Amino acid sequence: MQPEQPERGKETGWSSSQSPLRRALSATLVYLVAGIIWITFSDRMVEIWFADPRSLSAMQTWKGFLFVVVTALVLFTVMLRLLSKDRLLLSLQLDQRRALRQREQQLRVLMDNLPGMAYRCRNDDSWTMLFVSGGCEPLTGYLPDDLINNKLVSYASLMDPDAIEQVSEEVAIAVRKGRSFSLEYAITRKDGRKVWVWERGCGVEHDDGSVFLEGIVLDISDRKQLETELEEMATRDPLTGLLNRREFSRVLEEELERARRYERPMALLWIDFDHFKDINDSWGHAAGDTVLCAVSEILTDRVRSVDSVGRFGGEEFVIVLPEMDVEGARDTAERLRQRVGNAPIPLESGHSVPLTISVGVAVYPVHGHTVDTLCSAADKAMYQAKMQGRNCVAMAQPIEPVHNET
Ligand SMILES: Nc1nc2c(ncn2[C@@H]2O[C@H](COP(=O)(O)OP(=O)(O)OP(=O)(O)O)[C@@H](O)[C@H]2O)c(=O)[nH]1
Repeated sequence: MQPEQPERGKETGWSSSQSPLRRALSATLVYLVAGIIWITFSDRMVEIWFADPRSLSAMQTWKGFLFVVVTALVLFTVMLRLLSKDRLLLSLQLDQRRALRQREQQLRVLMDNLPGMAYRCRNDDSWTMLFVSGGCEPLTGYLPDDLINNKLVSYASLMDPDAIEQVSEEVAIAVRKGRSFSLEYAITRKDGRKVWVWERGCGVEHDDGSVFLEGIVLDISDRKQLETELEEMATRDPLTGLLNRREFSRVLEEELERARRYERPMALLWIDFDHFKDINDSWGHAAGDTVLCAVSEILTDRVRSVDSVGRFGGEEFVIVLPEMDVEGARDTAERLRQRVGNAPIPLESGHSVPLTISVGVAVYPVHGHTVDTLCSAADKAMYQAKMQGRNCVAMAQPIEPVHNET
């Protein structure tokens, strides 16, 4: 949208028929006509009325005086009007300049005290900055001059390459639709530290049709950190840091869906500590917590990065093993059982606590087709292991017939 052009007449206070040249020509013409009429007719009148040569000569002199006085008065009035107008315009200009300076100063103070960086940049690949407020240094570590016209670095070079692509896309859409954009992305400061920023801006079109971007960038690292912590709290078990029941169920559902889609096996291990109550009773609850954490670490360290370990509550742990068939799952469960059983857990007091685990194993699609049936099969298998004397691995019962399951 083109900005409204002020009319020339409005700007100067004159209509177009009142240009300075026309006004000057009109005034001169009026003066010439009046002068010629005056000279022609006044001489005639004086000659008619004063036949006596002496009186005629005196009247001619007075007539000359009268002409000079009248033209002097007209000149005085015109000059006074013009000079007063000039003076008024000058003082108006001075007032406007003073107000503009004051507003600029207020704006600068406001921008420099913003909790972030205000900017104006070209809509190019480097986001070439044309103006940045004083908030640039606390935010990026660079001085405003370092960024302006990409003198030292371009703003785009502070962003992650994948973020640039996404940000450019969103900005382009917003500019095309004439809307403002709101973005969150990470930048790398001069000291190498990553900070999360929130940016809000819009495209501003200039008279020549070129588009500039103007907006503000704020540091939201604290908020991001808080969000991460809240997410951790919502998905992790606070004691062991493993996935909590809700998050593990979500992961299990996801892995099962993938296994179904690609027709691959997937195993579920259900792990329960043997006689854990005795450890709590003998060594205290804090020691029990230490044992829980230590075993969590053992389990996490001894599975693949694609596997997920969760704590279902108490001393019950679950592990999902994607792409793992019955044999592989039995071997993994056995390996974990042996590792836990063979290495007593050291306590802060210097003592070591021996611990064994019972493991139930269920594998998709052999022992169940849904999360519920697999969990139930693995849980039953774990109780089977308890029944068999604990410290052992038990496999779930294969389902029959397979097509009865949903
Ligand atoms: N220290 C500690 N103990 C816990 C925690 N959650 C559950 N427990 C304890 O775990 C014990 C579980 O006891 P039981 O269900 O009787 O099972 P067990 O003693 O392991 O015996 P079996 O499972 O039959 O071998 C209880 O004493 C609970 O208090 C925890 O977060 N920290």
